[in-house]
Amino acid sequence: MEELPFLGLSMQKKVVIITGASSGIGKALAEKYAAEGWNLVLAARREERLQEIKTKLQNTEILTVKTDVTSEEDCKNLVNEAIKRFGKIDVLINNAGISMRAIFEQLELDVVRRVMDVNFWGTVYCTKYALPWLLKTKGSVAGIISIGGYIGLPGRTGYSASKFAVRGFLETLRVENLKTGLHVLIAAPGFTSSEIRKSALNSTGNQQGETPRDEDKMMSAEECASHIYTAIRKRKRNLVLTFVEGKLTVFLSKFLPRFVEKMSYKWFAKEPDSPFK
Ligand SMILES: NC(=O)c1ccc[n+]([C@@H]2O[C@H](COP(=O)([O-])OP(=O)(O)OC[C@H]3O[C@@H](n4cnc5c(N)ncnc54)[C@H](O)[C@@H]3O)[C@@H](O)[C@H]2O)c1
Repeated sequence: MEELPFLGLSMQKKVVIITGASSGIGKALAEKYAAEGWNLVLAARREERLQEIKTKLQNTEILTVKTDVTSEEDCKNLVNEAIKRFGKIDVLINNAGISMRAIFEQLELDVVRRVMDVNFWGTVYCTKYALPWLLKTKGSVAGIISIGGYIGLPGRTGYSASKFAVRGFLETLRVENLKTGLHVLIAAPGFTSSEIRKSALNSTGNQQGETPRDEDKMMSAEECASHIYTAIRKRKRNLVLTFVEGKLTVFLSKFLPRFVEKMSYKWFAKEPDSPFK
């Protein structure tokens, strides 16, 4: 840690923990925070991917911690390792997530459990262990939810439920911390090019292996990460990305819920593997 001893001021770089940093939005967030001069703690299950990212990013200190966010022990260890190395945490981004595609009637219940374990419990575990440290720095905790955390997306019961749950959890955490200085961001990207649709689980819990949408027409993970970075820096409460997919849908769902349901049904019926024809 560098110090200006005569002022007693710490020049220490800020520290961010990013879960699910091995691909997509998490990887792009790592690149963005590194470019802005932060120290990084990158968490994911695929350690070799984290090492590749670490090798490419210069001028910053990076700690990689192999972490399965469905394991409470792993999440506790992630925070402990971050503190051992950097002594503080300024931002925690709960980004790790998985999706699913299958109608509920055909869905094995274990798929819902697996999605909840990663998206909801992963967020709860990491937040629980990082919170005492975030309170010391009056830092930020962010959850990457989805438009599916505001409206029910057909074929995604488990996914939407997990993102609604994360939103409820973080909104409550925000109220509890009204006077502590903790900042809570709930970020809902629209369609963003990444691995999420390919690795989404099918009705029996196997990965789909392909995306039903044209990933090239989506927002890039880098653009999405840049919006999230700015929202955290400005200590925004909510970020809903893209106007039509996001802001308008969320707004209309409050006032014209039936219209949004029909729109969402029609929209998802266009996917090649959609059961809604
Ligand atoms: N891409 C989109 O269109 C989109 C839209 C809205 C929200 N999101 C959300 O953004 C977040 C990032 O997803 P992405 O689109 O970059 O997809 P992605 O699949 O590229 O990245 C997800 C990351 O989470 C990691 N992960 C999954 N299970 C994990 C576990 N048990 N422990 C640790 N890490 C785990 C994956 O390995 C991967 O690195 C997710 O929470 C997702 O729900 C994505």
